[in-house]
Amino acid sequence: MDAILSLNNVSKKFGNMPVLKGIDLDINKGDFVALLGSNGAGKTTLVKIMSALSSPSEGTVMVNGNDISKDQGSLRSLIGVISHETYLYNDLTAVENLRFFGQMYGIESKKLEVRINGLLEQVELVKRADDRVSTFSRGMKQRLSIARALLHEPSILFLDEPYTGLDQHAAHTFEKVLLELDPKDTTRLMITHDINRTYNMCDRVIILDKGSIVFDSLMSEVTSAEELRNIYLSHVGNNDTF
Ligand SMILES: Nc1ncnc2c1ncn2[C@@H]1O[C@H](COP(=O)(O)OP(=O)(O)OP(=O)(O)O)[C@@H](O)[C@H]1O
Repeated sequence: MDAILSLNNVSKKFGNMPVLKGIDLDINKGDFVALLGSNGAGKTTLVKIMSALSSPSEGTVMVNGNDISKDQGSLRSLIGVISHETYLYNDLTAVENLRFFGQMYGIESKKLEVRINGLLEQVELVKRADDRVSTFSRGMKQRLSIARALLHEPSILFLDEPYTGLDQHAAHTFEKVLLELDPKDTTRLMITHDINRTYNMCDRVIILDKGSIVFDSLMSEVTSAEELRNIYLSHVGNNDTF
């Protein structure tokens, strides 16, 4: 078994409210997993727990066979997160932000400069490299946060609705970056409400409903985006995903 991420009986309560209920899940190395579910199903909470940004009320999360609660620091360096929260510093320029995060991850300085230049090119921000982030549009900030998340070449990349704020061109560019990541090196898990993208990009689909996994399948078992939409509707019973 080649599980890079393993959840055993993970539950989360906020006060008395159960948000995740006994989640058991193995994610294999190189998987590109889509996590679908309606608003409030618990997707972001699950991803925060898997990325060591939040602790479960019960259960364990293992990354590469190590308990995430015991060694958060070193395991975090294996993880990249792209979410609505950009984690960028407004008063620093694009390059200064990437340098800051690169140094935090202990990337050697020559390698870091090469990596920064390459990523700024990939997210098409070379011309704005020396501008402060406070002058960036939301889409530019999102593109820079993509570069930030990929800087240390994470083994697992969590994407929480990464297309939010991207125009069509930026979304296309991002899609290319995402699909060019070598599955040998990067396992990807993406929260999204976009059925077509899920069907076209991902190789496994998980549907979460009211804190439980209600569907989990290889995409090769699903014959079309239309079938996936029907599966989603039959489990979740509303149409907030398109
Ligand atoms: N810090 C918190 N304190 C209290 N309740 C919380 C907290 N974070 C999330 N919740 C609640 O947990 C439930 C699940 O939230 P979560 O953000 O995980 O859902 P989601 O599936 O990601 O939804 P969406 O698609 O809207 O982003 C919601 O009812 C939410 O209000």
